[in-house]
Amino acid sequence: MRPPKQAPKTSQHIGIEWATHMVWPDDASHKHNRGRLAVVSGGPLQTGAARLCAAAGQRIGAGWVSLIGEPAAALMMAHHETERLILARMPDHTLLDLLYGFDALVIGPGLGLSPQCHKDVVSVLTGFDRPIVLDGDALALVAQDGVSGELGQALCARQAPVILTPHQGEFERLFPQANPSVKLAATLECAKLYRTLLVNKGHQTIVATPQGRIGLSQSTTPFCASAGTGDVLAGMIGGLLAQGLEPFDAACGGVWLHSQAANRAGPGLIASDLIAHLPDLLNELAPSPLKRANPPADHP
Ligand SMILES: NC(=O)C1=CN([C@@H]2O[C@H](COP(=O)(O)OP(=O)(O)OC[C@H]3O[C@@H](n4cnc5c(N)ncnc54)[C@H](OP(=O)(O)O)[C@@H]3O)[C@@H](O)[C@H]2O)[C@@H](O)CC1
Ligand SMILES: Nc1ncnc2c1ncn2[C@@H]1O[C@H](COP(=O)(O)OP(=O)(O)O)[C@@H](O)[C@H]1O
Repeated sequence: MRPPKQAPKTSQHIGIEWATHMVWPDDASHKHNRGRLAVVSGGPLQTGAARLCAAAGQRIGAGWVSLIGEPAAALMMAHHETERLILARMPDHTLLDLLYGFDALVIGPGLGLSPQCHKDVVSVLTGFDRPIVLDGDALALVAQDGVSGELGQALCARQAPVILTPHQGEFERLFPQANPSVKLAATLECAKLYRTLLVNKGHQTIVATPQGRIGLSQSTTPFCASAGTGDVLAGMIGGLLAQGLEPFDAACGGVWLHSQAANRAGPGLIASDLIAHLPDLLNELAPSPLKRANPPADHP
C-alpha cells in the first residue's frame, strides 16, 4: 500500500531564510529608489509612536521616510527629526494627496480614534494602491466597525496588500469570537475573515495569510513587553514593504529582525534599542562587498 500523501507544508518557524528575499543597495541606488515609506502621525502630543515607527522603517533600509501630521504635530516632529522628512497636512490636503509617490504606508501608531482618523483609514484602504501596515489605533477603528462595517468591508474588498499587526488586546477586539487557547487556529480564521495578512503578536507571534500560509516565532525575550516595541515592528515591516519585499516575506523579515534585536538588547530593553541593534544585524546579513569596513588592526 502506498503511504498517504503528506499534507502540504504551510506552517514553519520563522528563521533566517526570509533574508534571501532582502533587497540590498547597489551602485545604481539612490534614496528615491530604495523605497519611500510614509508614516501618519497622531496629534502634537502623540507623535512618539509614529516617530519610532518611521525611524525603524528608515534603519531597515527605506531610502526616504516621511512623517505626515497636521501642522501642530508636524511642528512638534520637526523639533525632533533630522533624517525623516516632515509633511504638514494643511486643511485643504487630503491624506491621499500627500501619499502620492510613496511605496508603502504605516498608519495607526498613536493615530487617535476621531471621526477624521476613521475617514483617513477608509481613504487609504480604498485609495492608496501600495502596501499598507495597519497598527495601533487603526486596528481599534477596524474593530469598532466590525467585519461588516465600513472599514471591515474596505479591508475585504482591497486588492493591494495590507498587513494587520494586532497585540492580544487588539486581536480579541478584531475577532471577539476567537478562542484564546488556540491562537494559531484563531489567527488563521481572522486572516480569512478580513482577507488580509495578519501578524498576531505576543510571546508567540504568528504570521498568517488568508490562504493558510503561516510563520511562527516564539524565541523573543519577554523584555520586549515595553511600550513602543510594536510601533517599531510596524515600521520594520513597512520599511521592508517599501523596498519591495512580498508581504509575507516583509512580515516574517520584520518579525525575525525584531526578535533578534530584542534578544541582543535583553534586560533593560526599551523600544528605540531595537532600532539601534538593526545596523549590526543587517551587517551580518549583507553580502560581503556591502559589509561594514573593519578598522585596521592597529586602529586605536
Ligand atoms: N511612544 C508612544 O507614543 C506610544 C504610543 N502608543 C499608542 O498608544 C495607543 C494605545 O495603545 P495600546 O497598545 O495601549 O492600545 P489599546 O487599544 O488602548 O489597548 C490596550 C488595552 O488592551 C488590553 N490588552 C490585552 N492584551 C494586551 C497586550 N498583549 N498588549 C497590550 N494591551 C493588551 C489591555 O486591557 P486590560 O487587559 O488592561 O483590560 C490594554 O489596556 C495606540 O495609538 C498606540 O499606537 C503605544 O504604541 C505605546 C508607545
Ligand atoms: N511576553 C512577551 N514575549 C515576547 N515578546 C513580547 C511579549 N510581549 C510583547 N512582546 C512583543 O512586543 C511587541 C509589543 O507590541 P505592542 O503591544 O503593539 O506595542 P506598542 O503598541 O506599545 O508599540 C510585539 O512585537 C510583541 O510580539
